[in-house]
Amino acid sequence: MQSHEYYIKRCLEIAKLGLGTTRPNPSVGCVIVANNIIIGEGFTSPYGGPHAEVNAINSVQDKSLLKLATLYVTLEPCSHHGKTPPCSDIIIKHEIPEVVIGCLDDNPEVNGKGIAKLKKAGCNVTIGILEEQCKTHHRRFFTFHNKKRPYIILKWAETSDGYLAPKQKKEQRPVWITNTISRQLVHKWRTEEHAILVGTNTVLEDNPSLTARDWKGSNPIKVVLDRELKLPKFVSIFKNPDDCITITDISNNSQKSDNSNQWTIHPPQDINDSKFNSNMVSFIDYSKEKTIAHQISETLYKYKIQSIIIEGGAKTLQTFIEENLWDEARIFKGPTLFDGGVKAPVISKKIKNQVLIKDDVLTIYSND
Ligand SMILES: NC(=O)C1=CN([C@@H]2O[C@H](COP(=O)(O)OP(=O)(O)OC[C@H]3O[C@@H](n4cnc5c(N)ncnc54)[C@H](OP(=O)(O)O)[C@@H]3O)[C@@H](O)[C@H]2O)C=CC1
Ligand SMILES: Nc1c(N[C@@H]2O[C@H](COP(=O)(O)O)[C@@H](O)[C@H]2O)[nH]c(=O)[nH]c1=O
Ligand SMILES: [Zn+2]
Repeated sequence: MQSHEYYIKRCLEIAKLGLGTTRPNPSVGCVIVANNIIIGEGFTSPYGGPHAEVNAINSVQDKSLLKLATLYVTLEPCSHHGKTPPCSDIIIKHEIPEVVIGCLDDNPEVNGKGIAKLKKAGCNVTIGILEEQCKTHHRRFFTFHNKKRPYIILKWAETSDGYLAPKQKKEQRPVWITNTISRQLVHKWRTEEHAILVGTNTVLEDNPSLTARDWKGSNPIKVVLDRELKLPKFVSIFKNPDDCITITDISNNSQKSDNSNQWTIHPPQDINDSKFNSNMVSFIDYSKEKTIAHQISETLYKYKIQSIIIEGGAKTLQTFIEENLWDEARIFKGPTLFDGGVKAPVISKKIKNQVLIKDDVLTIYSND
């Protein structure tokens, strides 16, 4: 007989399959076991579709087995009517006698209520199996709801001698430091996050696309800092204007923006998550030093952005590091030497993980 941990581990594995597709819902994983055999599995469908528990129950061929089964799930089953009926009701309806949960859902609409419902119906509930791993898996969802800001990932690539870019560049495109495998991994990461952010100089000097073109999945919403609204309309990030937010200085009033005929001003409160329909501009007060990262984060929260990967440049990354407003840093070190140029930021935290990707070293830091 396998342990509870074994099956929650499997839940976590399949929960990863939904990452980046389920927002604003968390990507939950669920496994149903009867007679020591997995008889059903499911993860959260794209927003609006069935939750993990329902997909797992639907995948069971012989439904009569549910009456003697254990349902394993990374997050407490929901108890409220959202786009779909409550999962706890469906579990009760199928008379599943035992439920094992990774971690509780802090969402005030759910918190403890799903469990209370199950227990009231006579279901045997176990909570907190691989709790930390489940919380880590659901970290974007928890950060958004508990800290009222997106989960923030810093990412950059530096040379062996610690530079992001060389002194001089001949073309308006990135000078690659990392190998193609590392770069493909970055595209996978881009599919997992809600948004991606870069600073003004990065757009001017690299003309990045910021898409996930080398991985299957959706592109993140692009966010760009443009204090003076000086970025030209023809740069790649504005090719598809439906998915771009520009953050500028409060002094750039709407008159200037209207004159440039480039922007449509939408205050964040008018926007809902799925309705990014043109280049949008948001304002922060750049004169308030040491609060810029916080102001950006507040703006993104208003747009309901759950997570963001910040891909440079040095000044932008440094802003978030100095304000200590980040959760995770993913730093590549490639074998190249630039012997001068744009210095990479420095992070002094404990290393969480380090892996070799051919000749690149990827180091992950966590800001706990
Ligand atoms: N190797 C890598 O992973 C990466 C390398 N790069 C390289 O880095 C270089 C660009 O880096 P960098 O020059 O640091 O530029 P950034 O891309 O960080 O852009 C900096 C600009 O953004 C605005 N800005 C950002 N933060 C603040 C702040 N706290 N206060 C005020 N303004 C802010 C300012 O615009 P304004 O001047 O209008 O006020 C500033 O000049 C490029 O050469 C690019 O190739 C870029 C990304 C990743
Ligand atoms: N040079 C460098 C990176 N540079 C980052 O990638 C951006 C380009 O994105 P895209 O145009 O979508 O390919 C660029 O502007 C900068 O933010 N990234 C890396 O993983 N490795 C590298 O060596
Ligand atoms: Zn549910």
